[in-house]
Amino acid sequence: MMLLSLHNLSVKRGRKRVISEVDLTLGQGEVVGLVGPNGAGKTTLMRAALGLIPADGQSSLAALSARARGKAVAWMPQSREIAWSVTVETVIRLGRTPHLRAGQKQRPEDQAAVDRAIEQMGLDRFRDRPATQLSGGEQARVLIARSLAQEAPLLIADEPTAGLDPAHQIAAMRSFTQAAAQGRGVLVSLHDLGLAARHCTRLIVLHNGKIAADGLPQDTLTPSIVKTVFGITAFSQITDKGFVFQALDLTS
Ligand SMILES: Nc1ncnc2c1ncn2[C@@H]1O[C@H](COP(=O)(O)OP(=O)(O)OP(=O)(O)O)[C@@H](O)[C@H]1O
Repeated sequence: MMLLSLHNLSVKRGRKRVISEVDLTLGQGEVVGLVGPNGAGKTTLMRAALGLIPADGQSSLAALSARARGKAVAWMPQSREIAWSVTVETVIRLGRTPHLRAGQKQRPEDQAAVDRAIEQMGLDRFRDRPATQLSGGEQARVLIARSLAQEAPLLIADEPTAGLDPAHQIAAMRSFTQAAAQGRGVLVSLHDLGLAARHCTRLIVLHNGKIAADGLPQDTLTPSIVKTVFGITAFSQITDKGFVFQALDLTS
């Protein structure tokens, strides 16, 4: 089943075209990494796919009503700061909102989803702490947990691993892999190409608002693509632990 389908999607910001004629589909079981240099259009593409900004062309999500969209997709935006002085558990519970009618109390299944997300992101000891009293990386983990608790068929996350330590970066990527194994799908923007190479089933390389490559990590992070798109050289190798990618130098 297709969870996201974009057809001929283009976005203008001011007079500049920042997304040009993007076609893509994402299905169950996929963890798709969206990579590209600063300004490539990753955030714009995700927001347009969600229907949060106007776009030309079609997005299967933008066509849905707000309520249907809340059930179809969990969205984790780039901003990390939690401004409300409520407990960590309360923030994560907000992920269940699309499943409840106005004023309806949380059901046992909602609490179970919240507990699963808390466990996945290793947040049990923070459960009752005011979210404003956590470090930046801890707050980021709370927001990942909130989007996991939503248990939507599709998760779209904008740089969810930024600011996380290595163990929590891996834990976050594993939680996406686990969601995919349960038949869900994930679209995640990442700057860490090593993490993307290792944990994504597929990568989409965005360059100047266009898809420069779409495929397996080892087929997309090729020397010529990383040179033209990112302006770097890299070491990469398929190992018994999977595809390993390490950026090395700037191309001169
Ligand atoms: N409101 C706006 N008005 C004009 N230009 C914009 C606006 N928002 C974004 N842009 C431009 O659109 C381009 C794509 O921005 P976007 O935030 O989607 O990139 P990104 O790939 O997510 O970058 P980063 O890796 O830095 O987060 C950039 O060149 C940016 O300057």
